[in-house]
Amino acid sequence: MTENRTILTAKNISKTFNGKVLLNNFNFSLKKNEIVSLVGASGSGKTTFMRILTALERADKGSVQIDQLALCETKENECQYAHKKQIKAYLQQIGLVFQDFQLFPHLSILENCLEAPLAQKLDSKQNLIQQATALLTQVQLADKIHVMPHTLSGGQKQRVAIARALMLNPKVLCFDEPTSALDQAASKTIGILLQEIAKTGTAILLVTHDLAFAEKFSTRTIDATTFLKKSSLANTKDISEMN
Ligand SMILES: Nc1ncnc2c1ncn2[C@@H]1O[C@H](COP(=O)(O)OP(=O)(O)OP(=O)(O)O)[C@@H](O)[C@H]1O
Repeated sequence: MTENRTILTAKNISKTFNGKVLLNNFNFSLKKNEIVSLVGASGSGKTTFMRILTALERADKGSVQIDQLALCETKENECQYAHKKQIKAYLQQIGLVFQDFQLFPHLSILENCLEAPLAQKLDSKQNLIQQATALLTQVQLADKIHVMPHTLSGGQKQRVAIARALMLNPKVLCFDEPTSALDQAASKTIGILLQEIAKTGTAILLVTHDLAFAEKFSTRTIDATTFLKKSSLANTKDISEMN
């Protein structure tokens, strides 16, 4: 079952670096079950936009919210960020999987998955171990739970990073170049996994140079040229129609 409910909304986002306008009143929304790919020229601001959504970068103007929880809003023509506590609550709704995975090298795969939810006291250790084991099984790493990250292939590390992000039950999951370190077979495995995750309700946003991957696995593709003009929600496919 897919829903048409919007989870994330970014309105009139503008961002300039050193006099170069990257985003100009850019409008974007992400619905439940969607997989949206941001594609386009190098340096056009794709990663910057994703970093704005994940609060790693500040917008100059605009508003961003997940459901009713605002990260920033335009008030009196200024972009005002929410207070620390609200930003923390916002960030619990959105996960980011980095291009280089950023696994903790000194922790086992299971410990990598447990670190953040234990620190945030999301549940008892026993329940979190159960959840991590289920997720690592879903990403086909049940036999690797106790190994260290350096013993894994790029595709396996990517799947650990995905399981780790899912431990926080995010409504939105962002990926920066999810296939850049992977061969074709591993990319396909990740694409299928992203579709499975999207079907469970998590909305997915990815930045990619891999146009074939974007075409095959996304429900919608946005070219970064639209960052400089107000965008529409054209070219949307329903995930339930995809194989
Ligand atoms: N913190 C920063 N300070 C100054 N300039 C920055 C900063 N972050 C990004 N930029 C510049 O903004 C532009 C857009 O960068 P960004 O990484 O968002 O592009 P991109 O579309 O993701 O590129 P690529 O496809 O090569 O990853 C680049 O010219 C980059 O140098």
